[in-house]
Amino acid sequence: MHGHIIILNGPSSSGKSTTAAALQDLAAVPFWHISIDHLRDSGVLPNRRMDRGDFVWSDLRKPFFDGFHRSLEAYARAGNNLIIEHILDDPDWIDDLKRLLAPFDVVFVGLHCNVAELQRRERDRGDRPIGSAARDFHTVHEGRVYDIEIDGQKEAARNARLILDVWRSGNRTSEFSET
Ligand SMILES: Nc1ncnc2c1ncn2[C@@H]1O[C@H](COP(=O)(O)OP(=O)(O)OP(=O)(O)O)[C@@H](O)[C@H]1O
Repeated sequence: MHGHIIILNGPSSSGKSTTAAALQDLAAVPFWHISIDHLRDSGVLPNRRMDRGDFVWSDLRKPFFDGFHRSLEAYARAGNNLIIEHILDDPDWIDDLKRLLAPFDVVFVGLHCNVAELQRRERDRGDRPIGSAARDFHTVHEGRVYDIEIDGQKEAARNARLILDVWRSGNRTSEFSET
């Protein structure tokens, strides 16, 4: 079984990485877990130069995300199953992903969490800009049509089982299945 894709869309701190890890632990086939956090934290971007002000993120942002989205298609086309975590807060990104991932089976998952809990997690983690979770909360699910919506305050293994049930069922009702 190749090129299967699960997209987890939700605010910062809603539990995407935690859910992705639970999915990897439970799925019957191997899935990659892909996040832009991995690129950022691995030193792909010239962060030190950006911190010094030599380069401006707003100039790099569009080609960065274009390349990221195309890489997902390339990974899937090569036969890899992907769990993609994303914060789909730019209207162009959802269209890009629908176009690029049209050949593949996509399960689109909305991850919800109440705003007070998001803010608590953000404070506790201390590694995310304060306020980003609340900002995402108000925009990230706007207009989205999912295969399944889950509660990021419930146990991650339970949520992973619910997502895998949908994946195995083959029933697809999200906006990705309309293309
Ligand atoms: N189901 C859960 N119950 C309790 N705490 C959770 C749960 N899921 C995640 N958390 C906690 O919330 C914090 C954020 O989780 P996680 O990194 O999975 O979120 P994320 O959506 O991937 O965040 P980001 O988009 O900022 O990378 C972590 O400290 C994690 O331990």
